[in-house]
Amino acid sequence: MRPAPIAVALDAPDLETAAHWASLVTPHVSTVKVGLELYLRYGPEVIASIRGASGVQVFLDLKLHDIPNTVAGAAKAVARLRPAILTVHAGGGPAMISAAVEALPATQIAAVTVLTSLSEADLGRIGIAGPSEDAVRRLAVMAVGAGAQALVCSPREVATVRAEVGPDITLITPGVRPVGAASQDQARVATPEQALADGADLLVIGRPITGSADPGATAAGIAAALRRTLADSGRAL
Ligand SMILES: O=C(O)c1cc(=O)[nH]c(=O)n1[C@@H]1O[C@H](COP(=O)(O)O)[C@@H](O)[C@H]1O
Repeated sequence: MRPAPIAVALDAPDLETAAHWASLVTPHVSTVKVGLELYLRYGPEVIASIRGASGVQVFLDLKLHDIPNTVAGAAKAVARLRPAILTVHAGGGPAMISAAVEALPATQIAAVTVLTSLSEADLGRIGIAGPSEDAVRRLAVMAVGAGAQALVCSPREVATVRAEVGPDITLITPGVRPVGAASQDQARVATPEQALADGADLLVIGRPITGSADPGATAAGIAAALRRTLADSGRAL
């Protein structure tokens, strides 16, 4: 059985914990995500430690956001780590996104549209004209025009973004919460089944899996639910 399109966010305070989570979930999921917490504590070598012998796809979530020249240099600096996906903030603008795409041709550059932790009220406070769906759509179209092959948005907007950018762009959705799970600091959330049904290609899920009593079993359970969703819609993994 092919692993489910889930990227487990390994947001752990230490490498041992992250590697343990990775070993528990990799039989069930396609991808693990290394973010700022692990990368800044352990440096680039953390990628090899996490990838290990499993061959799991590694998503490097650094959310780069700087002038084009600096982002191009940063992207080249991580090329040797061979991440499958690298995030940049769409708000950095088209030249910055293009610079990342050109600097790292073997990696999918994913442009983060509007952070899933931001509510409609937060958007107003930072001066972004809402509603969030419109802001996400504007940023998505701009990022794809600049060469991004992947986009990060909340599952609430994924159907709109899919309709706008077509089938060839990889849509990645954090802000995923199984029924009954707490939202925590996420503002725009939906269930894994809904995110997939609405067109997401890869679901980023952290604490609902890693904070559970048995991360392997939780990942397997969500993977099974996604398989049922795909089967119901005539798709397969
Ligand atoms: O780029 C991301 O992965 C990301 C973008 C976004 O808008 N929201 C968001 O939550 N994320 C990441 O997705 C993960 C979500 O983790 P949980 O809230 O624990 O499921 C975290 O590692 C975040 O850094």
